[in-house]
Amino acid sequence: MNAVGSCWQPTRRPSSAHRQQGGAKLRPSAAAARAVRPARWQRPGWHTPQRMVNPVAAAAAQQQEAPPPPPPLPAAPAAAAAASCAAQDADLSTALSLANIRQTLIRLEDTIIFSLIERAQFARNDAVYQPDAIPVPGLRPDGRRYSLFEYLLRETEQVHGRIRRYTSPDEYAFFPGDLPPLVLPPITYEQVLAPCALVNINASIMDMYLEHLLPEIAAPGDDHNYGSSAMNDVTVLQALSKRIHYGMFVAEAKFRKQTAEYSELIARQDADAIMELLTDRAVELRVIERVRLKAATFGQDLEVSGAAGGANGSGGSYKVRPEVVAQLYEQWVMPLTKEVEVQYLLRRLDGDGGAAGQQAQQQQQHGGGAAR
Ligand SMILES: C=C(O[C@@H]1C=C(C(=O)O)C=C[C@H]1O)C(=O)O
Repeated sequence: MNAVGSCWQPTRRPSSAHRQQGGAKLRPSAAAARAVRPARWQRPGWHTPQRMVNPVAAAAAQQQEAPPPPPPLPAAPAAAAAASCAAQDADLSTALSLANIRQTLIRLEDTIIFSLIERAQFARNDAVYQPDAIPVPGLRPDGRRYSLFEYLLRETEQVHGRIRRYTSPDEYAFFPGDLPPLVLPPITYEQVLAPCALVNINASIMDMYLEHLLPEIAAPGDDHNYGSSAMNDVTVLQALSKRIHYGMFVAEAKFRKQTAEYSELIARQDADAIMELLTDRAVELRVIERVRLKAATFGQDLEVSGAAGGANGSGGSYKVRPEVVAQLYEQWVMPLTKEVEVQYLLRRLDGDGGAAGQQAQQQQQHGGGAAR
């Protein structure tokens, strides 16, 4: 049985994260945490693995903005367990509602667009991406030097990995094989995704960014702002990676809604038909128009343009042209998200769908190879 639908039970056994080498986690809202954990399990300690609600559940609960319920009165153990199961089932079903997942994707649009605007203030600075142009400590396993950009991305993952970032099921490292040991006690997440949540397409995201997106958003030339450029590259890439890998949660929600249809296509391993079934062109068109409008709104240089330019990018002066953002979504972000969805769904019926899923995912994230 797929553990997604089963009740979470508190446990004191060491979590799978003990076996991993890395990992920051979005903080679940207090309301979300209350919804899934009895109060006595809420205090983290070094010797008690922390149980946390999946970030998707936390985001869904935050979006609902309901005032936190009063703490429950003590109940008989069986009744308390049943109430806890019911609360968790409700929480997971809210978390896996497509509407809630799409709200998270919409929020991530803001993060992506703002990060692009930040990077766009600096020149392209090609030296940042050339392995020997700026000497940085350390060598890749193949003996070549890291570029400054690779160095900063990897070092950022080292720090964030120590505080559990990559144990979270919605965070994927670009250098998953190099993640360090945790300095925070490990967390065991609720099982939302199936064991096939092993998809990591960060290598493709990095290629897309360096080859297509960066040349569009940064002016050619060298302004010597190497550190700032690389810092902003890291922010853009992390935001894109999170958005695109969210495709696994989208896929899980869609699978649950149309289990019979997807199961048949999965049995045939028909990737094209799965792609067709999961594609919602009306939603895609709305996404493209919305990001175009957001880029026009967030990125308009009011001092230069004076009166507002058109949202199609033809009018005023923009820090990042709205058309570039629209194209980014149409040509890259949505196709890569759907690629993640298809890859996940093709393997959705493998294994038992239970605890092994996230363990496997976390082990892969902390035991695989560098993205490039
Ligand atoms: C993410 C979804 O799946 C697909 C991918 C989309 C996207 O990446 O924004 C939008 C619509 C679908 O074609 C969804 O249905 O919301």
